[in-house]
Amino acid sequence: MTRDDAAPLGRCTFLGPAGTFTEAALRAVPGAEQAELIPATSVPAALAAVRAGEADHAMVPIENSVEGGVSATLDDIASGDDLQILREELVQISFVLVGRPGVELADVRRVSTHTHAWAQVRGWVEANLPGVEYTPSGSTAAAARALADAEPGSEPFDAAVCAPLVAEQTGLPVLARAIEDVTGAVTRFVLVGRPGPLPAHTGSDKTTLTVPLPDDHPGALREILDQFATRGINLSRIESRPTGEGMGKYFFSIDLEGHLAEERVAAAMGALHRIFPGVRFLGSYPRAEHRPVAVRRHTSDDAYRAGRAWVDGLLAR
Ligand SMILES: O=C(O)C(=O)Cc1ccccc1
Repeated sequence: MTRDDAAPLGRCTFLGPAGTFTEAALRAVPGAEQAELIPATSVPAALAAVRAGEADHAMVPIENSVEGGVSATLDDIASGDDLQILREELVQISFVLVGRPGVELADVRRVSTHTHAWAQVRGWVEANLPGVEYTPSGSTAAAARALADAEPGSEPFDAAVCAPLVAEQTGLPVLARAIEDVTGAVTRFVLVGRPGPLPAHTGSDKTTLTVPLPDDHPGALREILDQFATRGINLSRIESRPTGEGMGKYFFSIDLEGHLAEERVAAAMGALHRIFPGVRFLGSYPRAEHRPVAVRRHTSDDAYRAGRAWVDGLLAR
């Protein structure tokens, strides 16, 4: 069974509050206008709401073209009750610096924003605000709203790094625009639900999985990679993350090009499960770029079926 593309989003939670890049990603999903949007204060809180059935879906950031994987998301979806990625969205990221009313750029001593935003403006900050004090916040919009909602004179910091939209929504003065160190940076967001039917195979799909590394398995990484290499499967992301269960305990978080409904992907997943029973399937879903996945002739579905038919014929002699 495949998931109905027009299935309603229902109650949809996201890394909030209003005005985050995550909200922009969610609003890009068809049907978002009909959904009930529920802001969450963190990625784990958003995913917990889906696991508990308080929300039907969650939109969360997963990967950044400058900073790499978003650990809060990669780690949370890798443990606890299974979740399933249904779709991805790419959002172009540009940051502004907003200040508390009356502050000038030259007076800014304390800045707050999300850690991923901070990492993307460090060069600009060093050049323009050397020695500034940084306070991490739950999201870019949370930092700006803390500034906007504070009693005048008792703001927790002088400025926040956020999306241009939040500057408009809060009316906070913009002290600098386009302060990102890398222009054209993109963040990838994923729409997550509870396990269910997979989105239909489109020919331009991605599959996400995690594989915990057993302690007593020399060559484990090589064996994981072999499963993909021999079946002509391209990986678009592979990261090792600590499991949190002790020094040296790691899992791999992997995105591969292809859909579980394709023979070569199903065969690779089945083989991984034989070798590493802790492998976790986190979803097959259409790629945001819609670039078709290149499949070499000998690893196509037709080639797999022909190979099996040949063996079946031998056995039936
Ligand atoms: O804080 C936000 O607005 C988010 O949605 C997370 C984030 C932060 C920085 C870049 C991309 C996403």
